[in-house]
Amino acid sequence: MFDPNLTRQLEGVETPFYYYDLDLLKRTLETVKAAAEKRNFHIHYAYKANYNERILHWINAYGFGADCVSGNEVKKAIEIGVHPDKIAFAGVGKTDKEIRYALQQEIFSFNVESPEELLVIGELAVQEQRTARIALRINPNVDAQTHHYITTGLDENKFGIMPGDLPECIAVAKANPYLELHGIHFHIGSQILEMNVFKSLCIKVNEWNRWFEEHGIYLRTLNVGGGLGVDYKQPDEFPLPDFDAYFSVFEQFLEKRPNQEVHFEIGRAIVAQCGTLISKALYIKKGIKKHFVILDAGMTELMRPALYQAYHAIENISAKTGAVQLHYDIVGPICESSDSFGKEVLLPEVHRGDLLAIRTAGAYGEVMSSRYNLRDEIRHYFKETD
Ligand SMILES: Cc1ncc(COP(=O)(O)O)c(C=O)c1O
Ligand SMILES: N[C@@H](CCCC[NH3+])C(=O)O
Repeated sequence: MFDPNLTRQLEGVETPFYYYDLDLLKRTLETVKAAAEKRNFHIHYAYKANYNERILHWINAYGFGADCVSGNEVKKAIEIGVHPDKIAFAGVGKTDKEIRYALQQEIFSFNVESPEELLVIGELAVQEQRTARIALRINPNVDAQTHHYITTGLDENKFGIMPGDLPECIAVAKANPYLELHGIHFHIGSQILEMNVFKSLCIKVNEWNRWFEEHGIYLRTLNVGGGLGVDYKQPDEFPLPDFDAYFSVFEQFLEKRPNQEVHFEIGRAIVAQCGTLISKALYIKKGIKKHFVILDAGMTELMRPALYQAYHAIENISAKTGAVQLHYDIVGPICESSDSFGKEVLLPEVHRGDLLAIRTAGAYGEVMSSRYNLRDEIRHYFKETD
């Protein structure tokens, strides 16, 4: 539940806006850092989840590296002050321009997603006279048991190298002195809550680790990607994901060799709970079958419900205590029927002007917003006590 004092502070702020609780972000960062450090795990924060500069500033201040999926994300990480040897660059469609830029920055790793991409990186590395450090992203065919739109490690997904192509990749890497094959990379999907899924991933990583050894290649790094989920249903009860439980699966089941490093690319679990979309009720429309609350935020500000039927908890933070509870469909102003944040949501009676909080919106919220319908740029409000 939102603190009533906070609601009073927010009442004067122009809506809609993303509210970021930087105190919670810092608590989360402390927790991840402690859980990772005691196992000597390396964390790269996945920039795609949220690249708001104040958030990135803190993530960098806590010493995390960056996992990037575009040249601009690599550039952003450099600008924020992330050391290049903590920057990984993934993505199935890296352009020549992006590759050249990342080579010039001498980043930690290109996570390569196809044999052809490896050839191109090799050619560009020769031209730039820079070594490209390479991790091969393997598609392990592990079911992440999450929404099918955000699963990435199955045979039918476009991500990663098909196992049958690995011998060709090894040959390409061996033939080019500007390619340094240092590791393997996996990422099976996002919003994963079932820890057994990560155990299955470990088993696959072990198999591939052995396979490379059998082919005479010693890997320095194992990158197991990200994907840890958060509690969208109970953001107040569980504001922090259980990082200890997550890392302990890898500690227990990953058969890493003595000098191998284990890397993670965590996005959602770090930033989801610290963000809330605050919006104002413009109109209450009493339909024939249902009541609608029409907000001044829409799918343009938070696309997840329209795109994946994703659930976000919604609160009427202006409600008076003891107000009657009613069911509403919560919709936005955009000219699309999918512009909805929730159906049959039970809320204390909503009046024009009330503020509604759409919770757990810190990851894949602001970054996926658009200007469709020529909407305003999204605004922000930060809570930071120290
Ligand atoms: C390659 C890669 N690494 C890391 C992530 C971050 O995932 P998450 O936000 O689920 O931790 C993603 C997104 O799913 C990804 O595609
Ligand atoms: N955008 C997705 C997650 C995709 C993660 C990136 N591969 C979401 O909002 O849940």
